[in-house]
Amino acid sequence: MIKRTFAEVSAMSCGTAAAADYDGSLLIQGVSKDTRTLQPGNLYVPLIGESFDGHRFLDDAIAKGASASLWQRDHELPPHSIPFILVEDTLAALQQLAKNYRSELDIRIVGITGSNGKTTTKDMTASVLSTTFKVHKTLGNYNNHIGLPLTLLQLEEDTAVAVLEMGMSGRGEIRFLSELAEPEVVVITNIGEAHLLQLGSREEIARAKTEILAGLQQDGTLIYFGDEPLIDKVLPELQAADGMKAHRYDRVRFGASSNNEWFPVETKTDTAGTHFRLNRMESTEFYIPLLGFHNVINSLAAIAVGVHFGVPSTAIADGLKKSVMTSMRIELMKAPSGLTILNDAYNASPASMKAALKLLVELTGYSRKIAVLGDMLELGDQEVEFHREIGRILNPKEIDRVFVFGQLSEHLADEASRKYPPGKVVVFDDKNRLAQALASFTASDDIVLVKGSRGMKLEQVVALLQQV
Ligand SMILES: CC(=O)N[C@H]1[C@@H](OP(=O)(O)OP(=O)(O)OC[C@H]2O[C@@H](n3ccc(=O)[nH]c3=O)[C@H](O)[C@@H]2O)O[C@H](CO)[C@@H](O)[C@@H]1O[C@H](C)C(=O)N[C@@H](C)C(=O)N[C@H](CCC(=O)N[C@@H](CCC[C@@H](N)C(=O)O)C(=O)O)C(=O)O
Ligand SMILES: Nc1ncnc2c1ncn2[C@@H]1O[C@H](COP(=O)(O)OP(=O)(O)OP(=O)(O)O)[C@@H](O)[C@H]1O
Ligand SMILES: C[C@@H](N)C(=O)N[C@H](C)C(=O)O
Repeated sequence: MIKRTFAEVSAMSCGTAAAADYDGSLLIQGVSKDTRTLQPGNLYVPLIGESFDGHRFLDDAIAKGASASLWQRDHELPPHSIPFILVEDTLAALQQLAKNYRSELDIRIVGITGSNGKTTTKDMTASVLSTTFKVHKTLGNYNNHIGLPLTLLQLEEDTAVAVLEMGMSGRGEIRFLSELAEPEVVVITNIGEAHLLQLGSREEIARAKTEILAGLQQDGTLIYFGDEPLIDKVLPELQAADGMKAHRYDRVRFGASSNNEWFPVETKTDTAGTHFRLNRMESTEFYIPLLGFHNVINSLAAIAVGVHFGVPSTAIADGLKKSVMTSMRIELMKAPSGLTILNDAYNASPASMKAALKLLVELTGYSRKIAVLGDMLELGDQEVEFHREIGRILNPKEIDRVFVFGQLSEHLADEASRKYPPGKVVVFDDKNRLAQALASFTASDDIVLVKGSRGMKLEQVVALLQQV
């Protein structure tokens, strides 16, 4: 984490000390924007959010041992109970502090974006690189204009590589993150439908994702999902755009098609993961502790990053095998009853929903298969059709029961009911009742997929299943 003096942090955040007699040599260790997790010695950054103004929690920050605090000039300055750095905007100051700290480090940056698979690919990439370098990766899903700066400020001086997840829901956001982080390698995992509401079309989503090139270093490398034609279509537009740092960069494509530089030639699923071989490194068998062909595709990006960094194939394979994955992404769990739970509750969009259902259908060794599906949010004016489309691909010969939660999912259920016998597709408006119904009729040799958008919080169903 950042360790700098008060005077240095004041300069790096483009602020000014609120009093001349502060001890400029006071050491600040780390940054926090949340008094609920602030650690002694941290700089407190009071952000103004949707529910709270962080400035109101100054006393909590002091009580938790904050060494200093940013303070927005348009807020009345309280008594000098703690050294203050006055700034115009605390969020902008946080971002500037992160940018200046990043520029002082001798570090290599990997930026990862895409509609689906950012977190999964970030985790696998970090594991591959950790076989050879000291690596720091985005924790959880801290991938936006607040999370990425905080991640940069967590870096230790001797961190060799940072693997940063870059998320967006609107144009310009990825450009901002890329220009802040100035990556050497950038990855685009895929172009799906996530945040279609704000972007309007998949082509516009592709334009938003290719903004990751804006901060790419000269002679850097773009690693992208080559099976998606929209990426190749929009790339030339960005090269012509002003302000792009890299006028020269390498392109590496990965995907299922043999047109890519990296593609799988054989895959085999076991109960908890997937074995596969590639068109390159033929003597190496790879294994990921993840199910789903889409995760094999994600792992190709991690492999290509490993090759870029000179990691030997044996170390790449070892790193993949030891990947530490973030929860709720095709996470295999067991309920006390023995029921297998495929916990994919973190998020959902049509591409990820289809990938998860495809996996559920392909899995063997289970008596019955149940899908618990929640709404897919932020899909714009096609949202009902997207849900109906999922309903149409459900087949009673493949998935025995379908439980849905959420208003949009009622359309999914309505469509699925055209093929399912009565009572096999059930709509719930209460997660407790859904979990109870599930627990009451499932057995130890069944499997249930739980998936819905972040906003549906279906992990609550998973938690309830763990209690029965
Ligand atoms: C600002 C902040 O971080 N807020 C988080 C906080 O929200 P809460 O409602 O509690 O408070 P406020 O935001 O109103 O509070 C203002 C500040 O006050 C602090 N504070 C509050 C109470 C207290 O007692 N003491 C305090 O100090 C507070 O910490 C604030 O700093 O908590 C919520 C619950 O944990 C968080 O959800 C909320 O986080 C916001 C939403 C956030 O953006 N956090 C980032 C650090 C982050 O990266 N979050 C990611 C999710 C990012 C994401 O959604 N990514 C999208 C793509 C990008 C979309 C982009 N356009 C966008 O808008 O984000 C994706 O699809 O992946 C994460 O948490 O996983
Ligand atoms: N290449 C892919 N194609 C389709 N679905 C995918 C792909 N990769 C991951 N997924 C699915 O997308 C969901 C989210 O995975 P992950 O969190 O890794 O992606 P993300 O891009 O970080 O998502 P978010 O933007 O919601 O943070 C999971 O259900 C996962 O199984
Ligand atoms: C949290 C926000 N970035 C997001 O992922 N929204 C999706 C659509 C959701 O709420 O699930």
